[in-house]
Amino acid sequence: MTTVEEPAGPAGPAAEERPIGFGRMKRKEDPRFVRGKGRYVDDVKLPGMLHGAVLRSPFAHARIVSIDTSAAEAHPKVKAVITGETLAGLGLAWMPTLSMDTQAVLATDKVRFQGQEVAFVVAEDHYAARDAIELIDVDYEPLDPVVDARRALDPAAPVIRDDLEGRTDNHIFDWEAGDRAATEEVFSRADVVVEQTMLYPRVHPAPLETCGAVASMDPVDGKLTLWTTTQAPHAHRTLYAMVAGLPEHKIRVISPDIGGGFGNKVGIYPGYVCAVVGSIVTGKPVKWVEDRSENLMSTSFARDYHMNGQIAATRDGRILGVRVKVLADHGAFNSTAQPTKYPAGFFHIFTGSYDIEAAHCEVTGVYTNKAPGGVAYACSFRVTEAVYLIERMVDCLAAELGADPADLRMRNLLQPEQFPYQNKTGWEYDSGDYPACLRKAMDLAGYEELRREQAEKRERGELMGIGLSFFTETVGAGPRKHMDILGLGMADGCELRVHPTGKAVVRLSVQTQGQGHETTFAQIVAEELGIPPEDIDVVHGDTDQTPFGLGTYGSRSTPVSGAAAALVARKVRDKARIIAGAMLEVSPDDLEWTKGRWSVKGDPAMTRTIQEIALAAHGALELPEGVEGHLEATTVYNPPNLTYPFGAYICVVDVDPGTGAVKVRRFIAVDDCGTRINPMIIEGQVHGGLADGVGMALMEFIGFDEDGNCLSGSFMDYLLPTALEVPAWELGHTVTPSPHHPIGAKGIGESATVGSPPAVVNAVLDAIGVRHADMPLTPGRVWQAMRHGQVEAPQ
Ligand code: PCD
Ligand SMILES: [Cu+]
Repeated sequence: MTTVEEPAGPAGPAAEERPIGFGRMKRKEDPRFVRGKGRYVDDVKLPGMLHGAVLRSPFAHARIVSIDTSAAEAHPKVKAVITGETLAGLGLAWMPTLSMDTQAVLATDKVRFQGQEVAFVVAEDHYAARDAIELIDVDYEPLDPVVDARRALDPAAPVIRDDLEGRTDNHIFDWEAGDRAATEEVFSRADVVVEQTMLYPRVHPAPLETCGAVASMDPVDGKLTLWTTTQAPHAHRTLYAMVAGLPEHKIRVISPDIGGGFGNKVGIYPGYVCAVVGSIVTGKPVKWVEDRSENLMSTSFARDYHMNGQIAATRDGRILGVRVKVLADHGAFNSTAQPTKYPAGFFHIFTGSYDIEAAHCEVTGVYTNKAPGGVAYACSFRVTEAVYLIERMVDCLAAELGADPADLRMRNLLQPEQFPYQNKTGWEYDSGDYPACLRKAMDLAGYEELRREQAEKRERGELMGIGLSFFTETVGAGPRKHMDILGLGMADGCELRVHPTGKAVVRLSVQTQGQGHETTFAQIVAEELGIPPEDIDVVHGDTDQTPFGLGTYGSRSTPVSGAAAALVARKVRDKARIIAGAMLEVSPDDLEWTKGRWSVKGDPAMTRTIQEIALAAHGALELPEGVEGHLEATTVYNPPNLTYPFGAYICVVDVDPGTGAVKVRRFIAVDDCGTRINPMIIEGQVHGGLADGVGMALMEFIGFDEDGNCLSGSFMDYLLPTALEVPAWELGHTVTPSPHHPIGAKGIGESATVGSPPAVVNAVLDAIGVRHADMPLTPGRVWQAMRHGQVEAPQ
């Protein structure tokens, strides 16, 4: 890795600092991880615990004629067999989805995708449970499946959701944003209009740890404890309370260490509900952990957006307008994750980073016989699709105009003085200096030199490509005046307590899955209070121990919960000021704060450290009227706006003309996430996201055959990139603090996954001189594209 422009201390740029506050610091959680001492859901072992396994549908679409569970029930180690019928008796056969649709927990009438949950067996051990599901005899009557979203609305297409009353087709929603008339007007006066159809294929978050749960219903006090792989423990608890009718205070959701989430662990899966029911039925704790194939085939996919884009411009390369039509494949149940008001998430951020006169989009969602989902996989609710669309369209326009893609972008980027910028579909971008960011990426890449090299190589028949992308994200959902998930406002609570000896504990409503919150949130409090991060314990992932909040996804932890942590620390600091005033026998107004201490203005010797103040707050000191003892505070943060991280990426590839194999030779990423809490963690986040992006652009794809069989149910078929497929990343950054965030930080967790796929695709297409080919650009597809021009992705 090359890091550009880190302050180069005597020990070199990557050296660890020992910051009391922001800075490069090793992760506090890593000692336990590198020693193999992490504690994941599958590590939870309780006395008398039973094991569950799910029987899944072999068909994509079939009517269930009958289910015979007698042989499974007769298995000596089986304790319970649960079917849709059992659940229907409890009113639990169906559950609400994050998009206010319903989803079968266990199928009763029909199966609607291959891998759908049909029955749940609880047995003494995992092997017996897996053996026993083989003993269940289900009689299916196969139906025609709808596999291709483009055919879902054919009048002749079978109706997938005949469980929904009055439903006669596979249509879910139509949604639009922007100004249709204004967009038509700019298109009518444009010199050039370029149109391109493209698919953002179905991909999967594929975290290393699959999903699972251990449910323990205490038959004595009626309390349910659920250890589960969730990115949003509090929201899950509220939903369990609403769906199962259990009292919320009698539910404890614990999310222990999480082995990657990436959006896969936002929703509630049937397996979790089955584990709960299994525990209620047997009176014993029940563990259910899915295997890799179950994770890939049945849990939330991402993307599957069929997009048609049009971009209008003047002959000299001024972009005037963009319009898009999207057909969104939502699978068998609409369980996409996004704020209630936005059925297409934040897709309408597709005007990207450019100063555009008008824009309009229409999105139609349809059901197909595929796994449900549409989750925000490293994507703040369809931002990834939006960035891909606009960054591909800009390259198509450059090709049409014969313009250099960097020049064309530079020419149309928003200018620093335009912020805060109201875009044409209703978003207010908070801050940015886009041209400086792009310039920096071009300098790091040596852009002009690369173009010269490319021209020389072309002469010799060698295929080298240079691809750019410039992205703006919208993260930190969200302002509760226009955002909620299933009616829950998107605010986050935070509690901070400083113990008498000056050590502190901060309790968060968000949940780390590997992002390093135990470190960065301690750093935020350290920055505000001057208590060293190692003296601050970060508690999260347990609803009994943390304040309510909506959890971690859409890179919202730093923008929302990070703000709460800073503000709660400021509350404690304010209280410490009053106590310091009493200690020093001066008015609090006469005190000034320097990190870690309150001192008398003009008399620095008269001072009290935060640790001394903490002790006094718990001691015999006479406190001023109205001041309670102890040193602690709570807060709830409602973000006034989202934050808008951005970045400029440049990818250099070499394509083998004989085989179509793509080698990513260089990748330059300049990110701006505002104030940087921990540069080392930020670099780690960017590295991971870039690898993710290369994977999606070149390898990853959930495919189906025409019968709806999932062809990507293992890591032999669903290809994740490894160190062999990725280059040594070259990173740089600019810093434009968010004006409305207490510490000026914006999210970073998803930036690289959002921004990198178009850079890679643009590079490959630049190398082979083809206007468009759909991801993933596997050697076969590239080879085909070289011979036949454009290539569309299969289903
Ligand atoms: N300025 C700044 C920002 C940030 N930071 C840092 O970094 C991290 C991140 O952050 P953010 O951006 O805020 O984010 P969050 O919320 O925390 O997280 C989330 C994300 O994160 C990412 N990353 C990661 N990593 C890991 N390791 N693992 C995981 O799983 C993951 N996932 C992914 C995803 S996908 Mo979604 O869910 O789909 O919506 S969303 C997401 C953290 O630690 C923090 O604090 C800093 O330092 N600074
Ligand atoms: Cu997305």
